[in-house]
Amino acid sequence: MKLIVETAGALKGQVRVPGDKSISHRAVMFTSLADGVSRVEGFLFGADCLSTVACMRALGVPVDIEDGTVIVHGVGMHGLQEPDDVLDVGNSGTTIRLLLGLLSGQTFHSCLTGDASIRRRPMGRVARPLLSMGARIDGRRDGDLAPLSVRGADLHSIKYQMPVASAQVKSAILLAGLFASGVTGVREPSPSRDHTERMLKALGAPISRRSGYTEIGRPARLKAMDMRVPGDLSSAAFLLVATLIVPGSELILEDVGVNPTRTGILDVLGAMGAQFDIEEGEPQAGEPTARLAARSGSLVGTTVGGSLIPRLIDEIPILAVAAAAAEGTTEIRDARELRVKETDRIRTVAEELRKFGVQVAELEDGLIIEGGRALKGAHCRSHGDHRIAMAMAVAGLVAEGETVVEGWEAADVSFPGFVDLLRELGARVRVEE
Ligand SMILES: O=C(O)C1=C[C@@H](OP(=O)(O)O)[C@@H](O)[C@H](O)C1
Ligand SMILES: C=C(OP(=O)(O)O)C(=O)O
Repeated sequence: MKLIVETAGALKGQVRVPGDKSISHRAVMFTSLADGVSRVEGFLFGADCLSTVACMRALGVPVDIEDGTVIVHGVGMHGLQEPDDVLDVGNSGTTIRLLLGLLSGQTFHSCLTGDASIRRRPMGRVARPLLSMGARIDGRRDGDLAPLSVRGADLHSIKYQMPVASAQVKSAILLAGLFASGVTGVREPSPSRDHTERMLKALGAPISRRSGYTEIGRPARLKAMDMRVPGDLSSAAFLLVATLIVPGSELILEDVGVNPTRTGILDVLGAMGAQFDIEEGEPQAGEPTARLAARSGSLVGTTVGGSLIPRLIDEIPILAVAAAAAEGTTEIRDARELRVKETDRIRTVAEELRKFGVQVAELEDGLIIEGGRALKGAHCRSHGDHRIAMAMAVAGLVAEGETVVEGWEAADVSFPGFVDLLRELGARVRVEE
């Protein structure tokens, strides 16, 4: 499928973006281990989170979907069952890495695989600490690549210093810690998203945190809980940047998750001169939320690096589009993690933005983008990466002439309904076979 984007007039409206992807995965996975029924509202029905639902069902957890509510019939800490086929995570790194942690401490055997992108992404970063807890994991390239096989094992606790700030690695170890003897500890080099810690605590797991160090013990049980997943700030970022760069635009986004480990994009857009207001809302599922109001205005280039990077890692493709529309140079550094996402996002962002006539230098750990030149319509490719697809669609809104994004179906991984929302705001976009 391809998306056709025409140059946009002012975008205006008030919308809610779909539920947070990270929180949706965790809601289904963690409540599966609880005693009793949990109802999850605001769940993201994107391909990645549906892969998590399919995997939990294959592990013997009854999961019903009724009128947009996901109902998880928790099987308890020791109720998962051996799946009778390979678990397929599709395109979802979060699913495979968190499941690796969860499955390491079971009594049965399981196999995990995913699409071509997943089978290229490094799993050793999760497997290595799990192996040191006694897990029995193997896979291609000495256990670094899926398909991966996990044999049940008796785990023991470790104290682990993470070499990279990764919420997926941290979460996998904490989940294994739920099944390990002793107290498992994880130290991060800089704060990554903490949805796992918040949710496990809410479910009653013995977890404690102080300045970058998290400890977890083995709970007797987790309690079921109803929750509402807030809107995904990573999805909101596409609409926010569209509003900021399309002249005359005004947007209100209701009910967006603003966990401080995720709000780096708001800090950076603010530093670039973005006009927006943040009005605090009711916390949901132990997560802060807000109403964001944004309007278009001129942006200036900036420098991004260090501990900000984990707080906006998934927003860098759309930040690069904001940088292309800003006056002056934007430099993004310390973001080598982008090389191991759904695509090598340093390379794919550079390759696709250049098609709009933007000057982009690719660094080993980031990008230098020269902003301020008029963009020309381009024929882009998603490379099968949802965030590249949507970032280029937004670039197309300010480009002169038509833009085409090939491989548009990738957008469904995290943001089903993106095209409908853009249309509701007044953009002229259409999908063609
Ligand atoms: O834990 C999570 O839900 C995620 C963590 C991040 O990955 P890393 O842990 O690899 O940084 C992020 O890029 C991904 O989209 C979701
Ligand atoms: C990197 C991402 O997700 P995952 O690692 O779960 O595939 C993302 O959503 O940008």
